[in-house]
Amino acid sequence: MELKELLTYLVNYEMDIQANPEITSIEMDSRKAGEGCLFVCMEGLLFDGHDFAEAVAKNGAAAILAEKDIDVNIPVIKVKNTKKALAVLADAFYGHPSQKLHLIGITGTNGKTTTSHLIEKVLRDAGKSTGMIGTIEMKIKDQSFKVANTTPDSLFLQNAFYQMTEQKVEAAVMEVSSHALVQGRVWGCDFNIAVFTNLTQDHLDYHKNMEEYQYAKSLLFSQMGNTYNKSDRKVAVLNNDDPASKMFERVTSAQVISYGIDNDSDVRATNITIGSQGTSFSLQTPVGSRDVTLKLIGKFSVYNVLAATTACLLSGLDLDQILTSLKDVTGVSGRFEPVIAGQDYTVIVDYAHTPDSLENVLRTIKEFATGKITAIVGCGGDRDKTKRPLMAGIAANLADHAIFTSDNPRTEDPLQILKDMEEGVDEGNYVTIPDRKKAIEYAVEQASANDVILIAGKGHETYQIIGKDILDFDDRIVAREAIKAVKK
Ligand SMILES: CC(=O)N[C@H]1[C@@H](OP(=O)(O)OP(=O)(O)OC[C@H]2O[C@@H](n3ccc(=O)[nH]c3=O)[C@H](O)[C@@H]2O)O[C@H](CO)[C@@H](O)[C@@H]1O[C@H](C)C(=O)N[C@@H](C)C(=O)N[C@H](CCC(=O)O)C(=O)O
Ligand SMILES: Nc1ncnc2c1ncn2[C@@H]1O[C@H](COP(=O)(O)OP(=O)(O)OP(=O)(O)O)[C@@H](O)[C@H]1O
Ligand SMILES: N[C@H](CCC[C@H](N)C(=O)O)C(=O)O
Ligand SMILES: [Mg+2]
Repeated sequence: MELKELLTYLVNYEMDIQANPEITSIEMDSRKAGEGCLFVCMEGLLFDGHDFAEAVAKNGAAAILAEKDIDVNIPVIKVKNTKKALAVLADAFYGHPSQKLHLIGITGTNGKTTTSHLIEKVLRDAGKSTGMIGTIEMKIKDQSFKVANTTPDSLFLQNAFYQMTEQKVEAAVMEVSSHALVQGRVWGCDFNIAVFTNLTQDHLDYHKNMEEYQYAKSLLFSQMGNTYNKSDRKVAVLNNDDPASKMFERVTSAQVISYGIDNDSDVRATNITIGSQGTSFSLQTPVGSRDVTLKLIGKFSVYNVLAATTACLLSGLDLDQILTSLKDVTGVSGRFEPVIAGQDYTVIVDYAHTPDSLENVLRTIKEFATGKITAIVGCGGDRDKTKRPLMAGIAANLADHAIFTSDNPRTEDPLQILKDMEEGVDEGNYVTIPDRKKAIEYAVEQASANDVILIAGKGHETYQIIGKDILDFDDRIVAREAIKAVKK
């Protein structure tokens, strides 16, 4: 695309050298900026993209988009906000790809990954070609790609949508994190359906307080378009049992459909029975009622299923088809995932890394456990410190034995993180074993028949971040090996 054509999408800019080079790509990372690109300078927390402008110009970049004056011999386009300009230009450069997709965005503190996987499965079973972007991976049909963030930046996203449209993907489902909403990573995404799971404490290191965190989540609903064409309608799917939904309803011009358990809702589950092998309930929807039995466990899973069912109904699928697809889902990688190695007790690996998710998972286990419950819990470094004592308190109160250990300490001192956790618990109510492998081995050595061991926090992760090192670590493998070692 020619630079001047691309710039017609911006309403306000200054340009020093009047030239019209062909722009062959847009880049925001100097390490990827080659010949013919438009390099967008972004000021981040760790780096300032403007500092790399000279180097990328020398490397053959065609033009630079910046907020500051830059002295180079290629055109510099100056704008007030490069982040906003990047979102606008990436969307234009790739031909507005999200408008060509049926795009479903999911936000909320917990349940985003699970709900998006449920939706993707149902859509695929119904014969739709799908794309998915989230914590575990990005998928285009059957192909899987690594992602650095749960919700990638606008440039990555628009490129991903473009690749999806090239491969004839019809529907894409993506997690939308609060960081992404604040940082404008999803500016330019034309969501057809936006789903809210729930809002409880997390990320207060970044958002500072719950009001700001809720405001961040609301941005998904306030940025939905307001076209009311049947083929391109916008719908907000809100959890009626979560008070934040009232605010989201106020800020959106989209139509709203509610789901819930405790409060009367458009899509509702009642008479819920939770067992160790599955969950059953009565489902009411605007298109009929059904008795549902699932292999997924816990009340929180019912919420995810209600959200997924609603999004799929709005995507034009048949209720019975949706429920048939959901019936055989056993779970999502690292979410309430059992480790089975011939032992006579239960070991569950779960991604609970917030107070609310930990509480939900432990309460669910208590509903079916007949033996003692051990919770192995840690908290991530360089993340919300205020959730540490809360998570420790929940583990100590709800489990029979709490073992505090390291999650991903990142650049923090692991022992200090554990001390922060211990603040939330009375002495003697727990043991602390900083080495995660040793903590898991200890729990397995102590286990008796019918006990349940919950290994929380890292779920699908196959690494542990200690300092700047990313070391191989998979709770499921470590647990399996520990079980086998004890049996020998
Ligand atoms: C705190 C935070 O959110 N940071 C995000 C932010 O990075 P940043 O602003 O610090 O960027 P930076 O690294 O300083 O770089 C600034 C600019 O210089 C450029 N640069 C940098 C180095 C270089 O050599 N050359 C160069 O051109 C960079 O490409 C960038 O354009 O923008 C980046 C691009 O979008 C993100 O990848 C990055 O996420 C970091 C890795 C991160 O850990 N984020 C977490 C907190 C996060 O976003 N988590 C949520 C999930 C949360 C949940 O559980 O709900 C997520 O969506 O992943
Ligand atoms: N609807 C829910 N409500 C509360 N807790 C949930 C819910 N769904 C899942 N959980 C718990 O939260 C954990 C994380 O679930 P999931 O990965 O689906 O959430 P997420 O929102 O994608 O998290 P992240 O912000 O890390 O991407 C699960 O392992 C489970 O313990
Ligand atoms: N998306 C979350 C994941 C946390 C997972 C947990 N294992 C940790 O490292 O804290 C975050 O980046 O805060
Ligand atoms: Mg996720």
